[in-house]
Order: sequence, then structure tokens, then C-alpha cells
Amino acid sequence: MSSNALAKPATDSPPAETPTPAMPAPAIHNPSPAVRVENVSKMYRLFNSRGDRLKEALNLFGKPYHRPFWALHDISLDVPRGQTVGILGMNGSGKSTLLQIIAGVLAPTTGHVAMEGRLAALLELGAGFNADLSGRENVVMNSTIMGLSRREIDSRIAEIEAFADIGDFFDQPVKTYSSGMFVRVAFSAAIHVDPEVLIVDEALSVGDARFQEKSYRKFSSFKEAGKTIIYVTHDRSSVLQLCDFAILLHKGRLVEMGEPRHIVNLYSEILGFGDLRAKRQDRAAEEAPPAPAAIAAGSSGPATVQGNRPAALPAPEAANRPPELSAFLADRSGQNQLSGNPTYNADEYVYGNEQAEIVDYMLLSEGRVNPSAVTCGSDLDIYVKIRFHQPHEAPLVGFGLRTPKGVQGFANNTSWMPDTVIPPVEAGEVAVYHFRVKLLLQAGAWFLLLSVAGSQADLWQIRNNVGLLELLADNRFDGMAMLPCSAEAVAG
Ligand SMILES: Nc1ncnc2c1ncn2[C@@H]1O[C@H](COP(=O)(O)OP(=O)(O)OP(=O)(O)O)[C@@H](O)[C@H]1O
Repeated sequence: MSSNALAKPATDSPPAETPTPAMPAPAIHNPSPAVRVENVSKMYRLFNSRGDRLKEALNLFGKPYHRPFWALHDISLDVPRGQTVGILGMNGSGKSTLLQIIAGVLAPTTGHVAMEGRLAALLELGAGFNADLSGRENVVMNSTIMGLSRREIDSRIAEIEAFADIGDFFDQPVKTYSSGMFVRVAFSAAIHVDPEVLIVDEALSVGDARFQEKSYRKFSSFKEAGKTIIYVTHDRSSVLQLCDFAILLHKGRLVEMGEPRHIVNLYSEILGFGDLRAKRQDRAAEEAPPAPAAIAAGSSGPATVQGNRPAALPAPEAANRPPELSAFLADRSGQNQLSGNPTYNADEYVYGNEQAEIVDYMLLSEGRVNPSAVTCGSDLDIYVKIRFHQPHEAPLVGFGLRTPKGVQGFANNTSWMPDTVIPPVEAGEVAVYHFRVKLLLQAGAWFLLLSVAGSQADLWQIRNNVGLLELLADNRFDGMAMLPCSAEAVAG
């Protein structure tokens, strides 16, 4: 195993911490890691002004004029050969810094990275390209630097040219390229050097849709060929689809490593709450899985949908409710608290004659409260709190899910659910209604619509796009709805 970034003496001490042993990824099939990151920390020096930087450089007594900023704290990680690891984290969590250190283009302040095999890093695409040389000449130069022989380059250049697909421009100086052409050539050159380890920093999002699709296919073929891939992205669906395991970085620390779905859930929670509340919740969930409470507003029967039914609504057992839900149900003040929900969309569009008001809602899915992202096909519990300004025998309460372009994926209301009994309401009453729906929809962003009405023609309040939820793909299909289906070969 060769080292590409050995420890160098630290000028500032890293924050005191017990060094962690390298965390092995789950389900390791090959015990020898392709990449080993050991106790890596990275400190950047922050100066208040250029003058301070100069003063520090010129000070004979080594007086510091900087503030140390630790972008990475004691990261240890083993990436087994042939596995794909996804690195998730909010902006500034240290993902790029870690990739650059693994790629050897940045030295760690303390710690050590060891790597086996040829590495291709899709970090700064085309960083080494010479503007006066043609695409072809740059590819030859780049491949030579990567250690390919002239014969290997000659055998691949046609494939690189075809993948880049920029026509005659391939033989023109790259300074005449559009930025898209430049990226296509650089990307194509980088992935055709036959690396053992591929490091990808959001590079799959370059180019137009066709090029992205082609890059995605190439990525999959790398995986199939047993290459080791380290993949940084904000795209949670692709982590679920492509990665064998994932890690979550938060404020420069490796928070957790594990199964992609678990890490994606944690990341989604951090995005929603900005802290690690999810981790605590998930731990609690493992000890005592919270059963969502049933209809709270006195309905005697469960709300159901036709067809592929979600799990039946359970009996109301207050002891099993998440504390957030208990507090939500107990609060009948009728005050508008919508903006307190992390999934609330302030750009909602509200209309109706205001005979009733939707004052709050709560979402539960996969054991989490108000998740900003959930997996396609999981059950979603929607609790809607309504303040009524006039009495009604059986108000109509509904919800819908729409795409960002406003296409209705699904909508329903209590009057269309045959088993549901909605009790009468008084003027001034604050009631809560509960829906459960199986999210059999395509991955992507879905806006929540909530509604209350006296009848189909007497719309009291429609809160269009009141919430935003991201559905994450767990399996693949095309179209808007995930219709339950199966296939078999039929013998003749
Ligand atoms: N050269 C630098 N000097 C000082 N601070 C830096 C430098 N490069 C990065 N940082 C800081 O280090 C932290 C981690 O940055 P990094 O780019 O690794 O995050 P990231 O997770 O890749 O973010 P993003 O998702 O926005 O790309 C950030 O707070 C950033 O401001």
C-alpha cells in the first residue's frame, strides 16, 4: 500500500480528542481496504486581513496572526476494495476537503491516507489542461501523467473521443471550447484511465441530460467491474441507488457510517433541523419503535385509500406516540403554528372563504417526525389541525401531493373515503384529522396540499403547496406513480 499524503508536522494542535480507530464499513467482503484514512484532521488558517497574513509570514519570532479553523476532525475510515461509499453532508461539512486529501491534492494537518492501485479523481475536471493544445493532445498528456503507456492511450483515444462526443472540436485548441465541451472532454479522459479507485465529487451532474445519463451508465459499469468508488453528492436518491454504504460528515466530524438508507435519513434530518436530533430520534426508535397515533378527532373508523392500502391505522395508544405528536394533539389553542414545521413552505398559496382555518400539521414517516425526505413506498401519516368558525355535520378534510410544476400526483378527502366517519364540529372547535397514505409516487420533490370544505362547492380553506417533501428512490421505475406490478417468464 502506498501513501499519498503522509502526516506533516502540525503548527497548531488539533482539538483534543481521543483518536478513533479506522471505522470499518459494514458488510466487508474483502478484508484489505483499497483506501485507508487514519485520524485525518485538517486545519485552515483564517486571517482577518491580507496584512495579517503578511505579518505572520514576515514575523521572525513566529508570532501567529491567524485563527485556526479545523475543517476536519480526526476522520478514520476504511473503504473496502470494490465497494462504493457515498459521502453526505451539508455545505461546508468537509466533504471536498476529505476528497482532496484522499486524492492527494491537499495535505492533511495530521493523519495519514493510504491507497492501493491507480486513482482517478473527478474533482476539478480539466485542471491540468493546456488551453493552447487540442482536446486530443490534452487527453494524451493527461493519460501519460496518469501513468498510461502510449499503446494504452492509442487503444483508448477513440473511445474517449466518442464518449466526449464534441465532433471536430476534439482536434481544436480547448480555448475555443464552450464550458460544456471542456467538461465533456475532461470527464471522458478521467474515466478512461482505468483506475482502481475512482473519486467523484458531484461530477455526474456535469453536462446535459444525455451526457449525464451516459456518465451514470459509465459509473455503474465501474461498479460492476469491481472498482472502488468514493462518491460525494447532495443527491440522496443516487446514494440509495449506487452506494454499498455511506458516511455522514457534519461540521468536519464523521458522525456515522452505515447502510445508505440510514445515513440518508440522518442527513435529511440534519437538513431539516440543522442539528443531530435525528440521531437521537433514531436511537430512541430502535429501542421502542413509535407507533403513529390514530385519528384524534373522534372518528370511529380508519381513513383508507382504495387499491394498494397502507398499513391499517393502529388503535390510539397515547403511550406509543412520539412526544412531538402528543404535544401537537394536546395543543387545541387554535393558533396558527404552520411556520414552525420544518417542511412548511412559506410560498404556499392559500384560498377559500375562511369558514375554517388549517392552523397546523405534522408528518410522520419511517419513525421520524416532520421528515424533509422519505423513501418512496413508505407510509406517511399526515395530521391536520383545523379551527372551525361555523358548525358542520361532517366537514370535508383533504390532502394532495403535487409536483413542483403543479401536476396532481394524488389527492383525496374524507368524503371519498367510504370507511371514514367524520363527527360534527361546533363553531370555535379545534379538531385534528389523521390520514395515512402509502407514497407510491416517483422520486423527487412533492408539495403537500391541505384542504377543508363544507362541500365540494363550498371551499373553506385550501393551502396549496403548504409543505415540501422529497421522495427518495429505493428502486427504479419510470412515470409518476409506482403501480404495484410483477413479471415472470411464461413457458411455451
Ligand atoms: N482554503 C480554505 N481556507 C479556509 N477555509 C476553507 C478552505 N477550504 C475550505 N474551507 C472551509 O472548510 C470547511 C469545509 O469545506 P469543504 O469545501 O470541504 O465542505 P463541503 O462539505 O465540500 O461543502 P460543499 O457541499 O459546499 O461543497 C468550510 O467551512 C470551508 O469554508
